[in-house]
Amino acid sequence: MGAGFDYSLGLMSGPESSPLTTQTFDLRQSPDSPGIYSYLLVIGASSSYRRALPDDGVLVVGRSDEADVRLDTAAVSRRHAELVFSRGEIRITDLGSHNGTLVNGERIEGSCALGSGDVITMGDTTLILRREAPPRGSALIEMGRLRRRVEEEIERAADSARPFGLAVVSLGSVQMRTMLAHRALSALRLVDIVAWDGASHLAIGFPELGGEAARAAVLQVLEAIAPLAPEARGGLASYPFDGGDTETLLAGARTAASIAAPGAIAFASQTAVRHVIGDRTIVVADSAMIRLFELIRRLAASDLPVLVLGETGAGKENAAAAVHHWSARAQKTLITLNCAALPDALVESELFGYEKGAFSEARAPKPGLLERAHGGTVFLDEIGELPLGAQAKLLRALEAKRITRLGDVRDREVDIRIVAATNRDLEAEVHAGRFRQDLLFRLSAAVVELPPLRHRRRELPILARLFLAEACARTGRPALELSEAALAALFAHPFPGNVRELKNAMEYAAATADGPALEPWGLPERIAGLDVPPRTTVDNTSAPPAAAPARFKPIAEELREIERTRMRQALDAADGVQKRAAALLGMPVRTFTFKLKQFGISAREGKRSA
Ligand SMILES: Nc1ncnc2c1ncn2[C@@H]1O[C@H](COP(=O)(O)OP(=O)(O)OP(=O)(O)O)[C@@H](O)[C@H]1O
Repeated sequence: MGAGFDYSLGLMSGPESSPLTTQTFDLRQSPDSPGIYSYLLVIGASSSYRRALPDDGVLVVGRSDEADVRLDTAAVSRRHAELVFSRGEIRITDLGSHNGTLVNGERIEGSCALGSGDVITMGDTTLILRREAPPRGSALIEMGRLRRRVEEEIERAADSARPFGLAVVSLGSVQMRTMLAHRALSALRLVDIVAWDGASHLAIGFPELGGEAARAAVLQVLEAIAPLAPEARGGLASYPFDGGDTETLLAGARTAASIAAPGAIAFASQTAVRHVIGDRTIVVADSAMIRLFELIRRLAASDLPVLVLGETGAGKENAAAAVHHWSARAQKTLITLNCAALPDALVESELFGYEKGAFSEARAPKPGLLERAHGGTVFLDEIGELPLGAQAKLLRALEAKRITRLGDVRDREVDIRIVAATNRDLEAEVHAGRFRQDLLFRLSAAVVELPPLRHRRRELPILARLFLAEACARTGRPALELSEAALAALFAHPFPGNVRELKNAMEYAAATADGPALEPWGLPERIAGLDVPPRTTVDNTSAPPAAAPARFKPIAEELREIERTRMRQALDAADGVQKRAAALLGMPVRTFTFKLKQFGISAREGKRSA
C-alpha cells in the first residue's frame, strides 16, 4: 500500500521540541490514499511531540545526533533501540542499551511486535504507538475524477436551483500529506468531493453549499489541518455566482486562495483587479489577463511601439490607453485614429496634416494628428484597414521621426509613440498584399494579445455585474441583481462581440428591466436564447406571462435585427472589407463601423465565412 520508505527524506532529522507537534515529513503512502497512519507520541521530561512513522523501513531511537528519533536525555543510550516497519507490522529491538527498553512495563529481550496503544519506556522517556484507520467520511479521489464529479454537481445545481461551492486549500510547503489529507477528510461530509490539486493544494467540492455555508465548511478544514499546516489558506468559488463550469470555478478558487491570509478564506469575487486609467476603470480577474496587464505596465515604461491584437470588443482600446497612461508620456496627449472610419482620401490628411491649397478644400493649414500628438502617443485602431499609400508614408514618418504635411516641402520633427490595434491577422494581410511587411515589423516590436471573453469566463460574472451597476447608476434606476438564471444564460452565450457585447447587453437590460432582478428575458434575445429555458426555478410571480415569448417585439428591435443580419451578409459578400460592405448597403463607412461595434459583429466574420 505504501510508496515505500524514502531514505532521502531526512530520516536522520531529530524530533521537534514543540509540544505535541508532528514531525515534518511523510514517509508513507501514495498521496491519494489516506490509508492507515501510524505515529509515536513521544513524552519526554521537558517536551512532548508526535512523530509520523513509515510503512516500511527502519528507525533508530537514541541520544545520538544521527538517531532518527532523537531523545535528548542522558537516561537514553546513543543507539537505544530500533523500530522495524514491514508490511504493516512494527517490531522493536533493543540495541543493547544501558537502561533497557520496556514495552507495557516489561523489559524486552531481543525484539518484540508492537500494536496500537503499546507504551514503550526508554529511560525517562515514554513513547506511545498509535495506529489510526482513515475516518469514515469522504475519501480522496483523483483530480480528473473530481473535475467530472464537479461537472455533474454543477448540472444538478443548475437543475435544482441549489448552490455549489468549490474550494481550493493552499497548504504551503507540505510534507505530511497523508496525515494532512486524513485530517481534512475528517472535517468534511461524506458527500464532499476531495482531491489533491497538484502537490500542495487540496480541491474540495461542496454539493449544495454556497456562500457563508461553504465558507464555514472550509474554515472547519483549515482548523482541522492547522497543527500540520498553520499557513494553509482557502479560496472559494460558488456556482453560479463565480462561474458556470469546473475550470472557471477552479481558477477562481485558486486565485482566491493565493490572495487569502494564512488561516483565512478569500472569495473568488474578491480577486478582480481594478485599473483606473484616466476616466476608465478596467477590471481584470482572469489570471492570463492579470499577467497581461502586468506586462503592459512593464512595456509602458519602454518607448517601444506596441501592437494590440484581439477580437472586436475584447478591450484593445483599453489596453492602448493603459500603455499611454502608464508611460512617461502620460502627461502629454493620447490621440486615437480609427483607420476604418475614414475614407481613403482623408486618411493621409488626418495623419499628416496639410498646407493651405494642398487640395481644393484646404483653405487653411492644419497639423495632422501625428504632429498634434508630439511628445505623446498615437493609437491607430483598426490598423489593418490603413490604405497601402498611407502605410508607406507612415513607415517613413516612423523611421525618420519626421512628417511632411500634404502640400508642404518642409518636414517637421515628431516625437511620438505608436500603439496600433487590429482584429485582423496581419501576417495573412501581408501575404495577401494588403499590408506592408516592413510596417508590420516596425509596429510589432511588442505584441499584446487579448484573449476573447469566452476564454476568460472568470470575468463574465464580474464584468456583467460591473456594467449592470454602472448602467443602472447612469439611468438613475435602483440597482439590479443579476439572477442565477440570467447568469446561466450569459454563460451559455459565446459572446462573439466580447466585452462590448456584454456591456451593451447590460445597458439594454438596465434600460428595459422592470423588476428588482435581471432575469433571462430581460437580456437581448440572442443572449437569452428563446430556446434555452431558464435553468433555475423561478418565482412564478416574476415570470413573464406564458404568451410573452417574443412573437411580437418592439418594431425598433425588429429593425435592429434586420439591420444586423444585412450587415453580416454584406460583410460576407465583401470578404470582410468594411468599406465595401458599407458601400453595398449604401451606408456611410463611419456609421457602418459604429454599428458593427454596437451589434458586437466581428469584422472577420464575413471574411471567415467567405
Ligand atoms: N476589462 C474591462 N473592464 C471594463 N471594461 C472593459 C473591459 N474590457 C473592455 N471593456 C469595455 O468594453 C468596451 C469595448 O472595449 P474596447 O473598445 O477597448 O474594445 P476593442 O477591442 O478596442 O474593440 P474594437 O476591436 O471594436 O475596436 C469598452 O466600452 C470598454 O471600456
